[in-house]
Amino acid sequence: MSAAVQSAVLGATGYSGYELTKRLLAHPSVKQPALFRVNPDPTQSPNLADWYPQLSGNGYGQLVMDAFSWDALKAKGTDVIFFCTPHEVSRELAIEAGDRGFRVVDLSGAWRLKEATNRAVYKFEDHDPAQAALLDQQAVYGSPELHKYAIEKAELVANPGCYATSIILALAAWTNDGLIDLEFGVICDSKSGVSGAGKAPSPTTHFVEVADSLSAYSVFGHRHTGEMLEQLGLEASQLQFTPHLLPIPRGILSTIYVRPKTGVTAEVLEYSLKEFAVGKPFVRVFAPGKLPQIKYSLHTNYCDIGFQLSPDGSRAVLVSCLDNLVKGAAGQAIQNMNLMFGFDEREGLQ
Ligand SMILES: NC(=O)C1=CN([C@@H]2O[C@H](COP(=O)(O)OP(=O)(O)OC[C@H]3O[C@@H](n4cnc5c(N)ncnc54)[C@H](OP(=O)(O)O)[C@@H]3O)[C@@H](O)[C@H]2O)C=CC1
Ligand SMILES: CC(=O)N[C@@H](CCC(=O)OP(=O)(O)O)C(=O)O
Repeated sequence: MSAAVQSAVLGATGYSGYELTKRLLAHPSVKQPALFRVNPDPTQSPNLADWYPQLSGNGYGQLVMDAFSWDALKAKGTDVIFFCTPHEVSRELAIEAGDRGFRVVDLSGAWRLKEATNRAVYKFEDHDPAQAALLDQQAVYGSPELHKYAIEKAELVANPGCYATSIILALAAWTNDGLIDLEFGVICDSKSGVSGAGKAPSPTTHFVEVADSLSAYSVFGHRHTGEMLEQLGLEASQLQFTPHLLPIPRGILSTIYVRPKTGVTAEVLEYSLKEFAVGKPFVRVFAPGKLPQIKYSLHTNYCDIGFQLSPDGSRAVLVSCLDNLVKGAAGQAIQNMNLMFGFDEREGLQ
């Protein structure tokens, strides 16, 4: 598509919505995004630049958030809506958006899972279960590295979870190439900055609880586990995922422990990762022995991957890093939009 695309953002006041809006404003092939809030509080400024003064200046003018309505979206000539909203809100609105012919990139977990058993963790109460079930199957998991061609044609793209992205991109090469002995299981240990929990502080995420500490949570029950299993084609018994809350604002580091099959060498493992990264501009594979750190990918759309093999070849440790608000949310969403509208995958992201 050569004409500039009109995007709309619902949830721009949140962390991922802000990161998305900032990038859409600078994107060379899209018009200034239309911004909406559901039931805006009249005592609060409708100008997003008053919420995020980082957005003031730059010739953008007032970044007015209008009250959300389907008519207002249509009046703006919207081609694609980004939902940066809680799962339950996205679950409801995406169905209506589809009925009205809008293409959607949903940043929530509402549409990521194909298996009902994995989706159960969300406890969705669908008004029209049959229609929701249909959309569950039509939605495309928005990992450009895995589903590029389906994303290009998709009406509803389910942007992946941040932890899930860091694990799936690190493991996909080795699981696809059959290099891991799955009988021994795969252990995924991730650490995330606190912005992953959104802008509203909770008793477990406010400053005093998080600062100078490190804690594990959602052991045996984190909702991203289903995404990892479905996208990597693994059984629940083969993967253990444990997230941790790190006292920094943003960034994820995942450490993944696997047993390579007998005879698999470091050269084979490295070749597999490098082959996987070919044609994937946001996957960076590090040289042998060099491991990613959170600071290398902060504020970028990269997922960095590195590994080390034990001297006897019996254990390999993968390390991946990304920015949860960029490759883990807003950046990946823009990458998906680029594919949906025929732009270079990298536009607006470098
Ligand atoms: N933070 C992260 O690292 C990641 C987040 N995500 C997902 O992206 C989505 C947004 O997350 P995040 O930016 O962190 O969240 P925030 O809590 O920072 O922001 C939530 C946004 O949703 C809006 N909102 C809240 N309730 C409603 C409602 N009932 N109807 C309409 N809008 C509502 C808020 O608007 P208002 O200000 O008007 O209340 C706000 O703009 C979530 O689904 C999250 O799971 C995905 C990957 C990573
Ligand atoms: C640190 C933190 O709390 N992280 C979030 C995951 C953020 C994410 O990817 O969001 P989705 O909710 O869209 O899956 C969590 O564990 O719930």
